Amino acid sequence: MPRFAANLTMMFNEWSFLDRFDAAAEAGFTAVEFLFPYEHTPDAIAERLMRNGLTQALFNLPPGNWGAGERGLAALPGRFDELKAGVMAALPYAEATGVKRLHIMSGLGSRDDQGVFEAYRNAVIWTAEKLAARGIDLVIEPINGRDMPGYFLNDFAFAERLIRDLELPNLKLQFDIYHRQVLHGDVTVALRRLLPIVGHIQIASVPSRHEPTCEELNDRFIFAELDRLGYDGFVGCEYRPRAKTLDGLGWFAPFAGERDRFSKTTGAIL
Ligand SMILES: O=C(O)C(=O)[C@H](O)CO
Ligand SMILES: [Mg+2]
Repeated sequence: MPRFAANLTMMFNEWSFLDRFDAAAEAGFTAVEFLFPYEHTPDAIAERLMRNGLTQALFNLPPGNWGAGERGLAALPGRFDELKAGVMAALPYAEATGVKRLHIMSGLGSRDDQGVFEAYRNAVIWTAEKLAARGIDLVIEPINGRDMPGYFLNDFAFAERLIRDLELPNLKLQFDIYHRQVLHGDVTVALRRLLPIVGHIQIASVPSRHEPTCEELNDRFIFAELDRLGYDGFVGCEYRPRAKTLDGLGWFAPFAGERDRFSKTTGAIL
C-alpha cells in the first residue's frame, strides 16, 4: 500500500498552515509535504509533526522571489551565491523536521542555452554534495510547461540523463505522475524503468489536477503497480481539492488506516 503524504500547500487550505498538520493527521495521513516552510520557524513545524506523529516526506529549497514569478534559482547564471544561501537557510528546517529529501527547483530558462545548462548542473552538484553530508537526498522534478511556462527542467529524459551522468548517489528523480502524463504519457512503463533513480512520487488527476482516481489515468492500477515494484517511498498528494478537502478524500479511505502499519519511532513497516 503506498505511503501517501498530504501536500499541505494544496490540501487542507480550509485551515491555517500550521493547523493543516493536525487536520491531515486527523484525516488519517501519516506523512506530509509542502512547497515551502520558510514563513514559519523550524521549531513550529517540528512541533506540529511531533504532536501528530507525522513524517515530513519532502519540501522545496528556497525558490528565489516566488511572488515576482521566479520558480527556482538553479538554472539562473549569476544567482549561485543566492542559491547557496538558500540551501544553508533550509538546513535548520531539514534538521528540525528530519526530512530525508529536498526538492531543488530549476527556475525558468532554456535547456539549449549552454550557460544556463552549466549553471543548473553546477548548482545541482553543489547542493547534492552539501546535502549528502547530512544524509539527505536531492530530488529534481520535470514540470510541464502548461502549468509552469518556460520552466527549465521540463523533460524526463533530460532529468534521467543528468542523474545517470552525474553519478551522485543522493541525486534522485521526483516523479510527479501528473507532470509525466501531461509531458510524455507512458506512466507505468516509465515508473518501471526509472524506479531505481526515483526519490519521490507525486499524484493528481489529469488533466484537472484535482483528486486522483477520477480522470484520465487509472490511479488505482498505478498504486498497485507501485506495490508490485516494491516502491517504499512516499506518494505526495499534490492536488487541488475540487471542493472541500475532507469531502474529496473518498479515494483515500482504503489507505487511511495505514498509520498503524508503521513504527512511529523508526518508520519501519510493521
Ligand atoms: O509543481 C510541482 O509539481 C511541484 O512539485 C513543485 O514543487 C512546486 O511547483
Ligand atoms: Mg510536483
